[in-house]
Amino acid sequence: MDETSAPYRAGFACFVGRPNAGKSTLTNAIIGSKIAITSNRPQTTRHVVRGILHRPDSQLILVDTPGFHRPRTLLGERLNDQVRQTWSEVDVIGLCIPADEKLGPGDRFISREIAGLKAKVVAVVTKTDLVNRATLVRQLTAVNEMGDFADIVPVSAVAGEQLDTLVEVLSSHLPESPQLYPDDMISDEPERVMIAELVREAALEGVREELPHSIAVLIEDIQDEETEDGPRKKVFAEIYVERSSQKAIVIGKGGARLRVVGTRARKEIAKLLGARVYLDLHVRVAKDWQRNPKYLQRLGF
Ligand SMILES: Nc1nc2c(ncn2[C@@H]2O[C@H](COP(=O)(O)OP(=O)(O)OP(=O)(O)O)[C@@H](O)[C@H]2O)c(=O)[nH]1
Repeated sequence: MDETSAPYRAGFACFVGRPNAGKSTLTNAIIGSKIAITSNRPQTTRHVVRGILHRPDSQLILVDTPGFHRPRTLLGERLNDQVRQTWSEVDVIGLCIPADEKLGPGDRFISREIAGLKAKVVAVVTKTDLVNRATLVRQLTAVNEMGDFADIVPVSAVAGEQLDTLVEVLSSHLPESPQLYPDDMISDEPERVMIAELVREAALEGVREELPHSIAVLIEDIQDEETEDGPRKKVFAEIYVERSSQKAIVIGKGGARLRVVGTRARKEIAKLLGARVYLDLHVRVAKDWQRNPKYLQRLGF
């Protein structure tokens, strides 16, 4: 094939799928940098995060969406609206289906929801490292029978298998277009959102069982300051919980846990910003923030 004549393609892609399908892990594995925050609890991805993948003949802009699910709270409804909005804007959708779980009503529901959009749909069978060949073949067959997909690609984000193939397939379904972002950009996610996610991840560490979805983080301010040891960033962050009992859990005895959270988050933020960081961390109770429009707006939903 004459490579010079291949048209340049650029556009947007996102992964969808029921909670825990492996969307965030896959995004990270493909982008090769820790952009979206993952955890083994469902519904941890709250913000739409973009990673940009540059190749000689294409630019694939990945948009990470929260899991689509039956809404139970106002937060749930807003998340679904965000997801639908994203779906209507992208060129390619990767429908993630775990290899190690039987197809269920959740997969069929999402599959139907995305069928009528302008986007091409590629079925991505994830976590292939967890199953043997026979199981994988059965799952691929079942997926093929479930819908009319532009392609079906089995991958393992953890084992790093088939990731290049997936990128190639996704890119092949992008429209012909000039490059949309500069070469050196891997994310246009606002810095504050990424920092907030790092703090939230640190705050959740070890207490996910107790506080599954009750923590939100807001970055109030980031200031540059000069110190005796040189310049540093001063980050003002607020951790929101829903009840004072949760506040006590986050803070820990005599503030011990919050200090650990702060240290852990500060290190990650310093890595992200490439700078020395001072983290000013406070915990606030915002009663039922998940159901309160005022808080949701403040927290960026
Ligand atoms: N063995 C294995 N585990 C994986 C793989 N991909 C993801 N996982 C695990 O599956 C769980 C869910 O992965 P996530 O990437 O957070 O899933 P998600 O679809 O983004 O989940 P939500 O944020 O809830 O929508 C985590 O515990 C991951 O470590 C994989 O390729 N192999």
